[in-house]
This record gives sequence, C-alpha cells and structure tokens, in this order.
Amino acid sequence: MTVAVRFAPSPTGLLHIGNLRAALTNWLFARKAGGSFLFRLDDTDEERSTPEFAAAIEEDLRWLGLDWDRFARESDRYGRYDAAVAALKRAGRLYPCYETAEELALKRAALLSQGRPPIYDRAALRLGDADRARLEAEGRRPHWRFRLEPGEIVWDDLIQGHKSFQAADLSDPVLIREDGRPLYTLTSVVDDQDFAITHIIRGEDHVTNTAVQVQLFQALAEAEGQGGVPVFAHFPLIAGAEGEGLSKRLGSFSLRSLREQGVEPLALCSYMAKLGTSDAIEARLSLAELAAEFDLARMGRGTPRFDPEELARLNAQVLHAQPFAAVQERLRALGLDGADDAFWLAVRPNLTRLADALDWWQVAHAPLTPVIGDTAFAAAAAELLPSEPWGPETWGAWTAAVKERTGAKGKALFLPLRLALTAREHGPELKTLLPLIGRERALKRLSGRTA
Ligand SMILES: Nc1ncnc2c1ncn2[C@@H]1O[C@H](COP(=O)(O)OP(=O)(O)OP(=O)(O)O)[C@@H](O)[C@H]1O
Repeated sequence: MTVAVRFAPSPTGLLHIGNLRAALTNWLFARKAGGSFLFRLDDTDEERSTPEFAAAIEEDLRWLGLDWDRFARESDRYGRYDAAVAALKRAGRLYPCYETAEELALKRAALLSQGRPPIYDRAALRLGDADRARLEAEGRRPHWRFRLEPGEIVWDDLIQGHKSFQAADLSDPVLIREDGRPLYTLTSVVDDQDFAITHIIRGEDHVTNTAVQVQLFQALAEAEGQGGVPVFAHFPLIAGAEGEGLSKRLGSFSLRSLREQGVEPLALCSYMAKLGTSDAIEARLSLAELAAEFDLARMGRGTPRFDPEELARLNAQVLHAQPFAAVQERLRALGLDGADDAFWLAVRPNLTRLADALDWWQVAHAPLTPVIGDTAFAAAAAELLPSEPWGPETWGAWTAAVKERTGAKGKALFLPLRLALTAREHGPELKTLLPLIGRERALKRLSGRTA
C-alpha cells in the first residue's frame, strides 16, 4: 500500500502553530513512508474562505519547506460532490429536513434542560410526502442529513488506540445546506476517497467527525463501488502558553507573525515535531532529519502548551549552526551587503534572530558613542593597540600588553575595553569582533570619540 496523507486547512485565516502540527505531522509521516502528501484547500465555506488566506497558507507552507505532491481545491469539485450526493440519495442514506436553525436550537435546549444529550430527534424521517409538500409550499427549502445506521462505530486510532461510539449517541450529520451547498463532513470524505488517502492524521477536535465519517466512508464505498475506510490518528491539540485554545479565526500565534518576529522555519518545525512527544526538544537542521526520526507512536496524549521561550532557544540553536552561505542572501536583504564569512562567524553565536546581525554590523561598521569610565586606562589601551594587519590573535596580544601596563585583569580589564569598543556590556567575542572594527575606529572609540 502506498501511503497517502493530506493537510486540508480551510482558508479562513492565517495558519497557526496548531495547524502547523497537523501539516508537519502529515508531511513527516509521508516522507518517512515514501508516500505522497496532498495539500487541499477545504474552501467550501464560501462565507469565510478567501483567496487571500488561501494564498497566505500556500506561502507559509513554502516558507516552511513543506512541499506537496498533489494539490486540490474543494471549490473546483462541486460536480463531484453532486454525484456523491446523488449516489447517497439513491442508497436511501440522505433525508430532507425542514427545521430552521431556531427550531433546532429550541429542540437542543429542551433536551439539555431534561438532562439529555442534544441529539437530533429525526423528526424529519417521519414526514410523509404531503408534509414535505406543505413545508415546501410555505417556502421552506430542505437541508439534508445523513442517516446513520444503528450500531457500534469503531476504529483503531494510531494515537488514541481503540475508539468506539454508538451511532445512537450521535446526531445524523447535515451534509447539504438549504442552499444546496455540500458541507465539510461530506466533501472531505469524498475527497479522501477520490485521492485514495490511506491515513487521516488530524487534531482530536475531529474525533466526533471521524465517528460519523467512518459510516460515510462505508456508505460511499457501497453506493459508488470504490474506496474504503482510511486509518485514523488524532493528536492532542496544542494550547497557548496559558492553556488557551488556538483558532485561525482569532489569529492566535500565526505562522506569519512568528516569521515577522524572526522565527526560523527549522526552529518552528523542530519544535512542532517534538512538542508533546517522548523525544527531547532540540533543533534539527533539516526536515529530512526530522522525517527520519518521526514516529507517531512517540506522540503523547496530554495537551502540550506552546512556550515562546522554548521556541526562542531553538531559534538560536538553528542560527548558530548556519554556515554563511545559507544566510548570505538574507543578510543582503537586511542591507548587510558587505557581510562576509568572518563577520558571520563573529556574530553568529550571539544571535537569537537573524535581524540581530544588523546591530552587530553597526557596532563594527557604524559610528557609536563609546562608554569610557577611566580615561587614563582607555588612553593606555589606545597607545598599546598593535599595528595592522589584525587577526584573531590581536586581541590576546593587545590585552596582555594592557594588563602588563595597567595591572588590570579579568573583568576589570575586559569590561572597560568592551564598553569603549562596543558601548555594550555583552556581545560577540572581541577576538573576532576587534578585527572587524579595525584600528582606526578602535583608536577613536578608545579616545572617547563617536566613531
Ligand atoms: N490547537 C491545535 N493544535 C493542533 N492541531 C490543530 C489545532 N487547531 C487546529 N488543528 C488542526 O489543524 C488542521 C486544520 O484545521 P482547521 O483548518 O479546521 O483549523 P482551525 O484552526 O481549527 O480553524 P478554525 O479556527 O477556522 O476552525 C486540522 O487537522 C486540525 O485538527
């Protein structure tokens, strides 16, 4: 069997880290199994779906490096859904219902007030032709429900283990709206069947959907003579740092905003691939590495919380491991045309975001006002500055001379030099930064001048 999985977001907002978990889990599963990954836009909710969000989702996936083997858009497939609907009607599995949203809300409220579960009472199944004609004459248009067969619905979930539902505990799902448009429950099953999806891996918010969809897969397979029921895996939803839920529509932790904050795609993918698993959370330097380590069985059942600090740590790990060639273009885009290997190696260990390189570039190459405490000490240091050319050994030779002349050592030696040369208490090793600053500028800064 060739593994085929899909990521099927609705283009109703920007992808968030929870959606990324879904996309990434499927992608890693496909790549590890040598299978195929389908990117499908579930865009039949026309009120809320927009082409802009669809384009943004596509851009986010490209940014992350999650490439797809196949692409589909539900809005291109209405003809196919019509055919599936006709087949289900012929098989007697769809029935027209005429209740308004208000009437249904009242029914639900009445059941809840009696302490009973708000399951649809199937009143529409008891309507005769004359009742339906009368309702239609009143101007009512039907929506259509899928008639669940009584009995137990079971599947072996790759994460949650054996799952069992009684059909009688579930409402017959509405598959077609009053305006004739098919709903998600139907369209996603038709697509999964047509694209021969073998594994549906998604958040546990879909577990109840899965229960009804298992019967829908079976009904469609019987009615159309093709397909079967895929294997399911439902992973826990990721919560925000305070335990709050995430939603595309609320714009929580969007990948877009994280990107704008300077988060590296590999840091995000490393985090989302490992969060809530039994593996240690450490940065990986390629998606292929993550795919090789991927195993659904390592996913836990608890609700993992997203921790921005953990992500920042991974971001630094990823940056610190990048060779100059991997970031050259991006440094150029930041305006650092003159950045070279030496600059990158000097500042890399101090970055938590790539854009921080700009600060260090300025420290090395743009005027700054030095911080001088003891002018006599700074003057002595200036006098002892070796002549150029400078290399990594210059700093050691120079500070040894300053130490000998002034008697200062340890922090009392290094901190005033750092403050004079960079106006900062911390930063890249001066051994690598000093040659980038150069003798002329260092001399001026040590004499207290802005340079
Ligand atoms: N917090 C979350 N953690 C993990 N996965 C999630 C989370 N929220 C959604 N998903 C998964 O993302 C995938 C895409 O779902 P969907 O497009 O419905 O996103 P959504 O954020 O729930 O959207 P909306 O807010 O529009 O309902 C699904 O597999 C869903 O299970």
